[in-house]
Amino acid sequence: MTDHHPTPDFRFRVDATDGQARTGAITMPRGVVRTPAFMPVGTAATVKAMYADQVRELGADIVLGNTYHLMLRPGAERMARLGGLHHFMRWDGPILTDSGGFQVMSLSALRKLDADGVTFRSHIDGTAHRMSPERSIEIQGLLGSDIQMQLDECVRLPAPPEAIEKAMRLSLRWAERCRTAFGEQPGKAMFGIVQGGDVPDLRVASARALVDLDLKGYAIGGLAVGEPQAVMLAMIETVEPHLPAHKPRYLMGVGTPDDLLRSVERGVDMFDCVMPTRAGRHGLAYTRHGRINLRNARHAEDTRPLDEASACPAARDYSRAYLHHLVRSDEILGMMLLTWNNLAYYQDLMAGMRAAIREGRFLTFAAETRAGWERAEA
Ligand SMILES: O=c1[nH]cnc2cc3nc(NCc4cccs4)[nH]c3cc12
Repeated sequence: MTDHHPTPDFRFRVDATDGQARTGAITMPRGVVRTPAFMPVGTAATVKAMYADQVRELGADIVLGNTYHLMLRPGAERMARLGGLHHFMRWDGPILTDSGGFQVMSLSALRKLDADGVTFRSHIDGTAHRMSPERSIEIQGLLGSDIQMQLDECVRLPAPPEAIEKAMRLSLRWAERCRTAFGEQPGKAMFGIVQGGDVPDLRVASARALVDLDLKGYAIGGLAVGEPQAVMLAMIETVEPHLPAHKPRYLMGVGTPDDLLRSVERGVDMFDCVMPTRAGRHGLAYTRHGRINLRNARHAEDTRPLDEASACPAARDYSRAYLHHLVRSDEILGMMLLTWNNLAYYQDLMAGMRAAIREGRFLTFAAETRAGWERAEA
């Protein structure tokens, strides 16, 4: 097995493969990330409705921080004065931060994108801000991020090929500028982001140009933006052969449990998605029996837990009737328990995939997992 002790540098090892699927670990000074890995989203320095200790105990090795939110509140320089994001939120493991660009374009007001960056007004207080590749890397450094993402331009699909190409080429120029701004930070990494929409030739051109920059890892961006799952999977298959096998692949914003199975099968190592946490706050439980909407009246007198076989107290110790009551009553505990259950289920799914790949039975594991979902009511 790999040496899983934290190391002074950033190192990725593949321990086993099963078809295109891989399992291994990223070792960094702040800890080890077992792959394939799911990163809970910790938008405003908190994984919503969770204590940091709970997130660790349910099996997460790394969490994601959103640069856009944190630069606006509490502010990047202020976060640095307060000792950085890890200390601030009491998470001592690795943190990956996004560049902020995606959320600037989807959340901020009056945003204007040009060749040098993006100008926007805060959705919180309307103040004006400027995000360039250099400033994004500077902010991520001030936050204390272990894995920093390049600033890129993500085009929503469907889109004209010319727009997709323009955004892909801008993202490549920004990757070079981020690479220069990042410099040499031992133990930390900067990942490039493959763009190119749903156009295979543009996807390949983007991947090859990024690989020439010899980065520590590669994200696949521009997906999970409304395209059918088949298109997303086709783009992963298009890009995968052009990414180095000995470096991590991170599929941004993905996804449902089925997305995770099908993407790991195609060679993806890292994921982040708001699905488990957001769904938990809306009364939806992800379980090995499938997705269960606890608002539904059918649960009102169901004394069974969500999953008596789970190690997670939220899944094992509370009746569906109680969870239904909490959700219908809009009680905070309902959000807490369902978020806890959902993140635990996602981590159990990742752990199951890692073991299945090690034992050469990934496709059987995937089929059995999907079969289990059929038994749930909607
Ligand atoms: O190309 C990207 N670049 C940088 N960040 C991203 C984040 C992303 N998140 C999703 N999907 C999940 C979503 C969350 C909110 C709206 S879509 N797709 C994504 C694509 C990108």
